[in-house]
Amino acid sequence: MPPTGLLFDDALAIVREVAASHRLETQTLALSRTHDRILAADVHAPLSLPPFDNSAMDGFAVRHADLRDGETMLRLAGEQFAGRSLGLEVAAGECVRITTGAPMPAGADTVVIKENSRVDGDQVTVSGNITRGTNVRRAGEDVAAGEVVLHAGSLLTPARVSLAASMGLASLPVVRRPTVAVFSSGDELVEPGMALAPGEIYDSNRELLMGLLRADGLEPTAWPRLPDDPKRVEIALRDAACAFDIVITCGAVSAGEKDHIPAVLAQFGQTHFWKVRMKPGMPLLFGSLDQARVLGLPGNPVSVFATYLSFGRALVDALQGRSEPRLAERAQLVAPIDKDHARREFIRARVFCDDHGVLRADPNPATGSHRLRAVADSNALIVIPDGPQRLAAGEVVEVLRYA
Ligand SMILES: Nc1nc2c(c(=O)[nH]1)N[C@H]1C(S)=C(S)[C@@H](COP(=O)(O)OP(=O)(O)OC[C@H]3O[C@@H](n4cnc5c(N)ncnc54)[C@H](O)[C@@H]3O)O[C@H]1N2
Ligand code: MOO
Repeated sequence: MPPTGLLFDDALAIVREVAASHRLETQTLALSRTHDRILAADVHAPLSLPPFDNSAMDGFAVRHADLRDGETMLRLAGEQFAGRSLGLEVAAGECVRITTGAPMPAGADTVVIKENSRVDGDQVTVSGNITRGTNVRRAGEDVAAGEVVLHAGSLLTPARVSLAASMGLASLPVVRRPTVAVFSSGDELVEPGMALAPGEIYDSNRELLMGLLRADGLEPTAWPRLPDDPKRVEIALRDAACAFDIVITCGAVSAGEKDHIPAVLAQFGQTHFWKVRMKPGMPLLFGSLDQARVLGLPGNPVSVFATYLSFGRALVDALQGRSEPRLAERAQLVAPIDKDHARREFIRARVFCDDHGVLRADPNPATGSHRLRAVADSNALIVIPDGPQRLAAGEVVEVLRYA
């Protein structure tokens, strides 16, 4: 028997552990293709930033020791614009015209802005009372050469990719993104656009899962829907499992006579766990089949949501070796929530920022894991901890925002 009826945290730990032992390989990609990837190795700064002392403003590079109270007249000894250093030197009583980003000429230690100067031929009169070093950006004040600036396991945000570019790096080692096959399952499902026969419903989970996966930067492949036929379920899942890193199914994992997915996994692969003490999402199934990790999500649309946001994301992150945690958000409850059961519960809610800058979560009164409209009207799931809970309005709870 596979482990069953697990505590939410124990199940999550298994997903992370199994995924970590199947971490995807590293690939070195051109910088422009590394956005939103997970960095595979620490990056040491190949140079300091800024690489040289330079001016923060347009004006005149001067020697601070020359400046008098009020006005000072200096001789213009040359011009250094942003670009190659001309190797100029500022002697006593001299200045050099300089632009923002231009290297500081030797001898100069301060920049007087253009607005505080008058130029007459090669005579420059500067004014203002400034301290030594004003308007000079120092070499290495942002990054010192050799230090670790980007850490393995972190997400490559635009700012981090830009930081790599500023150090001259043309490529970075990143972890390959998992490929994902998505299945919906059940004879009752019909493609939107087709006519419904009595008893049939439209397949809504496929779009839900495809959208959630794409929002997480993946390029999922939707497979044809699984019929309630054990042989065809087996063939389709085994096919997908030898070609994809993750196989996500929804539906057919509970106790019904047509719930064939757990048996296929048990017979041809390995079941890491089946059934988690959570609501909704209790029949969640996790296993390995051929080269894939298989996540069998329950069919109710809200269960798909709760299980993907918690377990699906954890799987995707751990396969890529992401060690930087996602931002854990918390909000104040607008209304009380009572829970008598022991399972961790996920409640749809609208999270908003009130006039005092406080994040608040307004629970949606809809219960029932089939009610998709309440998901669409909401933008987050409130996470209610394990065990019976009496949460008063104003209490702070964890929220998983999805919109
Ligand atoms: N006797 C028991 N019955 C049920 C149990 C149980 O433990 N014992 N668990 C219940 C819970 S909780 C859930 S959740 C559901 C999950 O069952 P399955 O994962 O096997 O899912 P299905 O039965 O296939 O579907 C459930 C529900 O969702 C609808 N569905 C499925 N796929 C889609 C789709 N792609 N788009 C839209 N709607 C979908 C399906 O028609 C069902 O209404 O089982 C309970 N039963
Ligand atoms: O746990 Mo089932 O996932 O409520 O609806």
